[in-house]
Amino acid sequence: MSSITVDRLTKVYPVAVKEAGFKGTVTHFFKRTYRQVKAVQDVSFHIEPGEVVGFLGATGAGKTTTLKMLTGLIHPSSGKVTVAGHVPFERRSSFLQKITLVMGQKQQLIWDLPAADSLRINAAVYGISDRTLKARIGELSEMLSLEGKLTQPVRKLSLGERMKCELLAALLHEPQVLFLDEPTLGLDVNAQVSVREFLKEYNAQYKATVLLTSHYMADITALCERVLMIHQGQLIYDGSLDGLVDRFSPCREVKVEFNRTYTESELSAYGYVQEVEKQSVRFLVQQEDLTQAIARILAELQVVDLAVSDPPIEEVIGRVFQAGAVI
Ligand SMILES: Nc1ncnc2c1ncn2[C@@H]1O[C@H](COP(=O)(O)OP(=O)(O)OP(=O)(O)O)[C@@H](O)[C@H]1O
Repeated sequence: MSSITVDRLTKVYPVAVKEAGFKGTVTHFFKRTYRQVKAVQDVSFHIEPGEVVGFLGATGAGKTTTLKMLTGLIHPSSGKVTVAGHVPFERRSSFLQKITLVMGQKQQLIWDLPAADSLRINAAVYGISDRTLKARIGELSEMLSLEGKLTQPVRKLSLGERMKCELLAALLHEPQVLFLDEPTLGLDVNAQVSVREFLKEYNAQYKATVLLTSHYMADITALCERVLMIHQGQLIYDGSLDGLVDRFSPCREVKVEFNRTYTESELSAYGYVQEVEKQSVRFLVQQEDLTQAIARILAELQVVDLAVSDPPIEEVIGRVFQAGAVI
């Protein structure tokens, strides 16, 4: 059975419209008019137990709204969702025991207390015994390298340490399904890497299902083989990370090392010149022109070395977000 099933999920927010000025305010007071914002439209997908899936989309694409419906924080306008065999918005305690939601920009730990105290409160909420709590804290704090940090007030921890404590708190009840909304937001590069490594290890050890949003592509490439991409509320891609490049980038990157320098106007006859560094040049070439472009570069220029690769995933996704992808 799938861990998450989403079938034609839709969320429409009614947003009150008010005209500017005094007249608008008075009219708004007596007679409100609304416009409908379609935040999520007819989205369907399945996620199997143990999968780690990246959830991508530009700002305002509908990621958080989807996560809120999957965790039962808001009702869908239409469509069906099941998570770990439950209908999320019924908010049964047996459902809440099986899931967790971590939002990078929100914290659940109490600022002035040591994390250990907040963990005890969480344990009481989830009905975790003292013995299990001790074992679970021991296990997770070792995986997160948090020994000695749980007894300090949270406000005295670094941002990275705080995020790791947040993860510990969110995983205390051993949830099967993890919804992670920007878990590395604002962290420095080292802290990002250690959160990423922890999530990888956690998934391998506990076989948890993970749906992850992140603006840092390194999180997605390190953790997710499969990605979902949402654009203006609609799912425009569901497949492998590699397939995403094939689908949305009609170009390949050709890196050539020459044994002399060429001017940009000489080079531009062979493809879009992305970067020139002394005798080394990066071209972007349309997939259908690739064979011919390579043949011409090899025949007409003085080449020492040539390599073809996919363009970096960050560039591809950035272009999709900017341009507005077409299915
Ligand atoms: N409570 C709300 N009332 C009205 N409109 C909303 C509400 N919440 C979100 N929206 C709108 O729904 C759309 C999707 O928002 P959502 O927060 O789901 O996007 P997102 O992909 O999570 O963006 P971000 O990456 O910036 O968090 C946006 O147009 C947003 O303005």
